[in-house]
Amino acid sequence: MEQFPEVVVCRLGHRPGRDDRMTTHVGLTARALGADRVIFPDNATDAVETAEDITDRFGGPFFAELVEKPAAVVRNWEGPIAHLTMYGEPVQTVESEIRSTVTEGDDPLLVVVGAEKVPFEMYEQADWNVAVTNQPHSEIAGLAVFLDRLFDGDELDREWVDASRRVVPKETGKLVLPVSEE
Ligand SMILES: C[S@+](CC[C@H](N)C(=O)[O-])C[C@H]1O[C@@H](n2cnc3c(N)ncnc32)[C@H](O)[C@@H]1O
Repeated sequence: MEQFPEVVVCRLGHRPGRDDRMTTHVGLTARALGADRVIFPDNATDAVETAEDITDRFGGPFFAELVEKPAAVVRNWEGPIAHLTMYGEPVQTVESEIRSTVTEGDDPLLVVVGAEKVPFEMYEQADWNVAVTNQPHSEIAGLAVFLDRLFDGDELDREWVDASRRVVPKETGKLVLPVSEE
Protein backbone atom coordinates (compact mmCIF):
# COMPACT_ATOMS: atom_id res chain seq x y z
CA MET A 1 0.00 0.00 0.00
CA GLU A 2 1.29 3.45 -0.94
CA GLN A 3 2.54 5.38 2.11
CA PHE A 4 0.01 7.96 3.26
CA PRO A 5 0.29 10.59 5.96
CA GLU A 6 -2.66 10.61 8.36
CA VAL A 7 -6.11 10.75 6.73
CA VAL A 8 -8.70 12.43 8.95
CA VAL A 9 -12.45 12.66 8.30
CA CYS A 10 -14.34 15.68 9.67
CA ARG A 11 -18.09 15.56 10.04
CA LEU A 12 -19.55 19.10 9.89
CA GLY A 13 -22.71 19.40 11.94
CA HIS A 14 -24.89 16.84 13.67
CA ARG A 15 -28.64 17.08 14.34
CA PRO A 16 -29.33 14.82 17.35
CA GLY A 17 -32.11 12.36 16.55
CA ARG A 18 -32.23 12.93 12.81
CA ASP A 19 -28.50 12.39 12.12
CA ASP A 20 -27.68 9.76 14.75
CA ARG A 21 -27.25 6.81 12.40
CA MET A 22 -25.69 8.87 9.63
CA THR A 23 -23.03 10.38 11.89
CA THR A 24 -22.25 7.00 13.44
CA HIS A 25 -21.92 5.48 9.98
CA VAL A 26 -19.59 8.27 8.85
CA GLY A 27 -17.29 7.11 11.66
CA LEU A 28 -17.63 3.41 10.89
CA THR A 29 -17.10 3.97 7.17
CA ALA A 30 -14.05 6.17 7.81
CA ARG A 31 -12.58 3.40 9.98
CA ALA A 32 -13.43 0.48 7.71
CA LEU A 33 -12.18 2.18 4.55
CA GLY A 34 -8.77 3.27 5.74
CA ALA A 35 -9.00 6.67 7.45
CA ASP A 36 -6.95 7.04 10.64
CA ARG A 37 -9.24 9.33 12.60
CA VAL A 38 -12.67 10.94 12.63
CA ILE A 39 -13.68 14.28 14.13
CA PHE A 40 -17.30 14.78 15.20
CA PRO A 41 -19.16 17.79 16.59
CA ASP A 42 -19.37 17.62 20.36
CA ASN A 43 -23.07 16.72 20.41
CA ALA A 44 -22.30 13.41 18.63
CA THR A 45 -21.22 11.48 21.73
CA ASP A 46 -22.93 8.22 20.68
CA ALA A 47 -20.98 8.19 17.40
CA VAL A 48 -17.66 8.36 19.28
CA GLU A 49 -18.71 5.59 21.65
CA THR A 50 -19.70 3.33 18.75
CA ALA A 51 -16.46 3.98 16.85
CA GLU A 52 -14.43 3.20 19.98
CA ASP A 53 -16.45 0.08 20.76
CA ILE A 54 -16.03 -1.28 17.22
CA THR A 55 -12.31 -0.48 17.27
CA ASP A 56 -11.92 -2.29 20.62
CA ARG A 57 -13.62 -5.37 19.23
CA PHE A 58 -12.55 -5.46 15.58
CA GLY A 59 -9.21 -3.68 15.73
CA GLY A 60 -7.49 -0.49 14.73
CA PRO A 61 -5.65 1.72 14.92
CA PHE A 62 -8.49 4.24 14.63
CA PHE A 63 -9.35 7.28 16.72
CA ALA A 64 -12.58 9.24 17.17
CA GLU A 65 -12.83 12.61 18.86
CA LEU A 66 -15.36 15.32 19.63
CA VAL A 67 -14.62 18.98 18.98
CA GLU A 68 -16.67 22.04 19.85
CA LYS A 69 -16.36 23.60 16.39
CA PRO A 70 -15.53 21.36 13.42
CA ALA A 71 -15.58 24.44 11.17
CA ALA A 72 -12.66 25.82 13.18
CA VAL A 73 -10.75 22.58 12.64
CA VAL A 74 -11.15 23.09 8.91
CA ARG A 75 -10.22 26.79 9.11
CA ASN A 76 -7.01 26.04 11.04
CA TRP A 77 -6.00 22.84 9.18
CA GLU A 78 -2.42 22.98 7.95
CA GLY A 79 -2.55 20.15 5.43
CA PRO A 80 -4.58 19.59 2.29
CA ILE A 81 -8.39 19.55 2.50
CA ALA A 82 -10.84 17.61 0.32
CA HIS A 83 -14.47 18.63 0.78
CA LEU A 84 -17.05 16.16 -0.53
CA THR A 85 -19.91 17.89 -2.28
CA MET A 86 -22.23 17.15 -5.19
CA TYR A 87 -21.26 20.56 -6.64
CA GLY A 88 -17.55 19.77 -6.89
CA GLU A 89 -15.23 18.34 -9.53
CA PRO A 90 -15.71 14.67 -10.39
CA VAL A 91 -13.69 12.36 -8.13
CA GLN A 92 -12.36 10.51 -11.17
CA THR A 93 -10.86 13.79 -12.46
CA VAL A 94 -9.10 14.89 -9.27
CA GLU A 95 -8.27 11.62 -7.47
CA SER A 96 -4.75 11.23 -8.86
CA GLU A 97 -3.84 14.86 -8.10
CA ILE A 98 -5.13 14.46 -4.54
CA ARG A 99 -3.30 11.14 -4.08
CA SER A 100 0.02 12.48 -5.37
CA THR A 101 -0.24 15.75 -3.39
CA VAL A 102 -0.96 13.83 -0.20
CA THR A 103 1.60 11.05 -0.63
CA GLU A 104 4.37 13.43 -1.73
CA GLY A 105 3.90 15.57 1.39
CA ASP A 106 3.93 14.89 5.14
CA ASP A 107 0.82 16.81 6.10
CA PRO A 108 -2.37 14.99 7.03
CA LEU A 109 -5.32 15.08 4.64
CA LEU A 110 -8.63 16.36 5.99
CA VAL A 111 -11.72 14.92 4.30
CA VAL A 112 -14.79 17.03 5.08
CA VAL A 113 -18.38 15.80 4.82
CA GLY A 114 -21.50 17.83 5.57
CA ALA A 115 -24.81 17.11 7.23
CA GLU A 116 -27.14 20.05 6.71
CA LYS A 117 -26.30 23.12 4.62
CA VAL A 118 -22.55 23.62 4.38
CA PRO A 119 -21.28 27.20 4.84
CA PHE A 120 -19.80 28.77 1.69
CA GLU A 121 -16.39 29.28 3.36
CA MET A 122 -15.95 25.51 3.27
CA TYR A 123 -15.89 25.57 -0.52
CA GLU A 124 -13.19 28.26 -0.41
CA GLN A 125 -11.10 26.66 2.34
CA ALA A 126 -10.98 23.29 0.54
CA ASP A 127 -8.11 22.52 -1.82
CA TRP A 128 -10.52 20.28 -3.71
CA ASN A 129 -14.30 20.24 -3.77
CA VAL A 130 -14.92 16.66 -4.83
CA ALA A 131 -18.11 15.18 -6.24
CA VAL A 132 -18.93 11.49 -6.30
CA THR A 133 -21.25 12.07 -9.23
CA ASN A 134 -22.91 15.49 -9.39
CA GLN A 135 -26.10 13.95 -8.02
CA PRO A 136 -27.40 14.42 -4.47
CA HIS A 137 -26.96 11.35 -2.26
CA SER A 138 -25.31 10.61 1.04
CA GLU A 139 -22.17 11.60 2.95
CA ILE A 140 -21.60 7.93 3.76
CA ALA A 141 -21.73 6.80 0.13
CA GLY A 142 -19.59 9.78 -0.93
CA LEU A 143 -17.02 9.05 1.76
CA ALA A 144 -16.81 5.36 0.89
CA VAL A 145 -16.21 5.97 -2.80
CA PHE A 146 -13.76 8.80 -2.12
CA LEU A 147 -11.62 6.76 0.31
CA ASP A 148 -11.60 3.75 -1.98
CA ARG A 149 -10.42 5.96 -4.87
CA LEU A 150 -7.85 7.71 -2.66
CA PHE A 151 -6.31 4.42 -1.50
CA ASP A 152 -6.78 2.80 -4.91
CA GLY A 153 -8.53 -0.17 -3.28
CA ASP A 154 -5.55 -1.07 -1.07
CA GLU A 155 -7.56 -0.36 2.10
CA LEU A 156 -9.61 -3.49 1.39
CA ASP A 157 -6.61 -5.64 2.30
CA ARG A 158 -5.44 -3.81 5.40
CA GLU A 159 -4.42 -5.64 8.58
CA TRP A 160 -6.24 -4.82 11.83
CA VAL A 161 -4.26 -4.55 15.05
CA ASP A 162 -5.38 -5.44 18.60
CA ALA A 163 -8.72 -6.92 17.58
CA SER A 164 -10.41 -9.22 20.07
CA ARG A 165 -12.39 -10.91 17.32
CA ARG A 166 -12.22 -11.42 13.59
CA VAL A 167 -14.80 -12.26 10.97
CA VAL A 168 -13.82 -15.27 8.90
CA PRO A 169 -15.18 -14.77 5.39
CA LYS A 170 -17.70 -17.50 4.49
CA GLU A 171 -19.60 -18.23 1.34
CA THR A 172 -22.66 -18.84 3.53
CA GLY A 173 -23.35 -18.15 7.19
CA LYS A 174 -21.44 -16.23 9.82
CA LEU A 175 -18.20 -17.08 11.59
CA VAL A 176 -16.59 -14.79 14.16
CA LEU A 177 -13.56 -16.10 16.08
CA PRO A 178 -11.83 -14.71 19.14
CA VAL A 179 -8.43 -13.63 17.86
CA SER A 180 -6.61 -15.58 20.61
CA GLU A 181 -8.12 -18.88 19.38
CA GLU A 182 -6.82 -18.61 15.83
C1 LIG B 1 -27.19 17.15 2.39
S1 LIG B 1 -26.18 15.83 1.99
C2 LIG B 1 -27.03 14.40 2.44
C3 LIG B 1 -28.38 14.49 3.05
C4 LIG B 1 -28.47 14.44 4.60
N1 LIG B 1 -27.90 13.22 5.12
C5 LIG B 1 -29.90 14.58 5.03
O1 LIG B 1 -30.23 14.00 6.04
O2 LIG B 1 -30.64 15.29 4.41
C6 LIG B 1 -24.91 15.87 3.20
C7 LIG B 1 -23.52 15.65 2.67
O3 LIG B 1 -23.45 14.52 1.81
C8 LIG B 1 -22.32 14.65 0.96
N2 LIG B 1 -22.75 14.42 -0.44
C9 LIG B 1 -24.00 14.34 -0.90
N3 LIG B 1 -24.01 14.12 -2.21
C10 LIG B 1 -22.71 14.05 -2.61
C11 LIG B 1 -22.06 13.84 -3.87
N4 LIG B 1 -22.73 13.65 -5.01
N5 LIG B 1 -20.71 13.83 -3.88
C12 LIG B 1 -19.99 14.01 -2.75
N6 LIG B 1 -20.56 14.21 -1.53
C13 LIG B 1 -21.90 14.23 -1.46
C14 LIG B 1 -21.77 16.06 1.18
O4 LIG B 1 -20.63 16.01 2.02
C15 LIG B 1 -22.93 16.78 1.86
O5 LIG B 1 -22.53 17.88 2.63
